[in-house]
Amino acid sequence: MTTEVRRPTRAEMADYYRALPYANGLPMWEPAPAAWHGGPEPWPPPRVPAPAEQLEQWADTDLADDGFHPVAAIVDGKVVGGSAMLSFDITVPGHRQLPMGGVTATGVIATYRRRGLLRKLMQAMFDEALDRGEPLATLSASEGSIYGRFGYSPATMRARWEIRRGEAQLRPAADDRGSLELADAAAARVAWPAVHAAVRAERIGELTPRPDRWDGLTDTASGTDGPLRYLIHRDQQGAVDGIAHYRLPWSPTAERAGTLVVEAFEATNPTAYRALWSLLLDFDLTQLVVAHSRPRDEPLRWLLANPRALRVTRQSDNLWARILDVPRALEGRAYETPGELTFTIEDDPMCPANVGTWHLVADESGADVERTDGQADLALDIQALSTLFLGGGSAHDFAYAGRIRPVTDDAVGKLARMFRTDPEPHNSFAF
Ligand SMILES: CC(=O)SCCNC(=O)CCNC(=O)[C@H](O)C(C)(C)COP(=O)(O)OP(=O)(O)OC[C@H]1O[C@@H](n2cnc3c(N)ncnc32)[C@H](O)[C@@H]1OP(=O)(O)O
Repeated sequence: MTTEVRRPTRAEMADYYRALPYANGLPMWEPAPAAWHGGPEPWPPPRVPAPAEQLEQWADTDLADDGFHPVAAIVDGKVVGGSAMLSFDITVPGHRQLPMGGVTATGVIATYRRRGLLRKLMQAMFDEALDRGEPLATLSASEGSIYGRFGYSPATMRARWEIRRGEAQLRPAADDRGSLELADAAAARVAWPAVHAAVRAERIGELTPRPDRWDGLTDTASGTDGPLRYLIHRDQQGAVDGIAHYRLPWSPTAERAGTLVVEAFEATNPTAYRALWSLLLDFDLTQLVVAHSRPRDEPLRWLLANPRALRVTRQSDNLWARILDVPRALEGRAYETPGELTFTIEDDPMCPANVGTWHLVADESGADVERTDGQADLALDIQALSTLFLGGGSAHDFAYAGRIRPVTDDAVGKLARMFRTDPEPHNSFAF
């Protein structure tokens, strides 16, 4: 039996897609409690396999994209697994842009699983990312038990929350001199990229969008969910500074009838943020607003006269991060609290250059990271460092879990103060 792991040829692309759950109509995610799905139905609509013409069209589009890096597992000449990295920039502390490889659709067909093919695919993608100069890998995990072994760890979180319309009074604020506008998909496709570009410059964890990120927005209804609807906010000068898209799905039960589901929401400033939520929370003939994939530290809570009215119904990990190159990643961000720290990474078989003791000297302008033979302040695993890297997570919690082992006094406190960011990192879309 021969096993190859390499970039698929154009002729192999249809079989490459067929190895991936999303092209096969197979589940792509662990069974999500109904609470994750925004709408009143327990599940999104069923999936179906993509037709052959669709696979060919994807192949043409994907292979024309310099930022798409597919890798296939080929056993005895047959494509049985695949994955791909997408080159993005991610906003890191200090509001800098760091190149990263985002792992997207991944699958090994059922009869070839548990024989190490994903590990080989992942290793190949790590090596290629390092060659491209991407010191960080990220992904969204279909199951929480798979990716820790490859060095990934949750780095951003997301929350789903609900607010009953009757409880949604906002605290008083100055009049908004801007304006709100109901928009169609064509307008939304223009507005989103501009708003997102401004938002991601400020929000740690946000990503550069792929070119097709907004192309698929339509005005067409989807099943009982109804069409996506778009709401735009403009500032006093008429420039778009916020946008939401939402649905008003039909519900089979009286309890969930009148639900407004906010599928996406971005605003570049507090005025636009408040104005958009004001309308969405007081939409005639609705009784409940549901938003999902929102930051845990949603400012809306502090706009409400009754902060408890915003009820988080689920929270979960969102983006998982994996530092591939410790010095380049840590030198790629800034540190609000200046400091020096010496730390040891004891074990990293997939990225062995990370192993060793590192001396970090950091401040608001950046950092220097060098190998040292000196005494470490602490030892930690690559997963813990990958979570803390974007400024989320708690160094104290990792220490409590035995994942950070302090050697010197206050080492964990120093690590926490140097790495943490406020607000916590968040990414508004997956890939
Ligand atoms: C980023 C994303 O795209 S998330 C989507 C991932 N895709 C899916 O979930 C689709 C359905 N699942 C699959 O296609 C496959 O099971 C994959 C891709 C998840 C794993 O592929 P495999 O080739 O079986 O993985 P591989 O044999 O390399 O396993 C590597 C290790 O992970 C473990 N592992 C793999 N899948 C799972 C799983 N679902 N649950 C728990 N452990 C797992 C293996 O036991 C193995 O452990 P070891 O290192 O201790 O030996």
